[in-house]
Amino acid sequence: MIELKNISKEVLEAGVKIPILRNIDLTILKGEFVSVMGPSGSGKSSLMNILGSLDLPTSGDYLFEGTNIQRLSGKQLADFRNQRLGFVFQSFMLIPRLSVKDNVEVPLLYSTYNKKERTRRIKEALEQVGMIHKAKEPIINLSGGQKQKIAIARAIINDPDLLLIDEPSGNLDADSKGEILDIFKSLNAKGKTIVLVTHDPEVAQVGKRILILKNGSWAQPMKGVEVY
Ligand SMILES: Nc1ncnc2c1ncn2[C@@H]1O[C@H](COP(=O)(O)OP(=O)(O)OP(=O)(O)O)[C@@H](O)[C@H]1O
Repeated sequence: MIELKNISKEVLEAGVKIPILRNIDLTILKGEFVSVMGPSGSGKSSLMNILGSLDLPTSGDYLFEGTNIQRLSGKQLADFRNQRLGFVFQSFMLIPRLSVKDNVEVPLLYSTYNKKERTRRIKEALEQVGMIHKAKEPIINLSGGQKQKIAIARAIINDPDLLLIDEPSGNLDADSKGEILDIFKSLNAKGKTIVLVTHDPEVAQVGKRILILKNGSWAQPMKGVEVY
């Protein structure tokens, strides 16, 4: 179980405190698929940065299966992100000149797996996104949709407890968007816990619960049971 308890985030601008997230509570159970929507500036990225342990809240608690994330040291946080979280970004964040398999292997560089286990994991991750046939291709030769599939393979290679997805289809055509959403559905059907943020209602609909952020607070959800 993942819990945000009374999370607030403020930033200082010219000496003035600006609230970005206001008293956010959120409980995510294992296997859930939660979509977060909201207008530009509502705080979606700030919320994702906190869930991704890339930023700390100003106040409140972030509990990840009982561990208070704010209490982890820098090294523990790096391990936490590497082992427990998977990230998918709008801009893919791949290394263009490396091959598909070398990109997917990046999160394993910190692991102690031997070559055989690495190869097995790369193969399994690429199979899950239907891209095993492109394993040796350089990233620069791929379309946007194919790049996003590789980014998903990289995000799941360590079998993370939580997949964090930020505006996954912003740069994709309609066909690729459908394929990417099908991959998320299938990962969730196999038990992966997912939090996805998006502007796009069609993308949000793949979630089983949709939450709306407005000006840093929760607004009424569009569908699903209202359990924050
Ligand atoms: N470090 C910062 N300093 C000042 N203002 C910030 C900072 N980070 C975020 N903000 C402001 O906080 C608000 C929320 O930003 P955030 O990026 O979380 O929104 P968002 O919902 O993700 O927007 P978008 O959909 O456009 O990406 C915005 O008004 C933004 O300008």
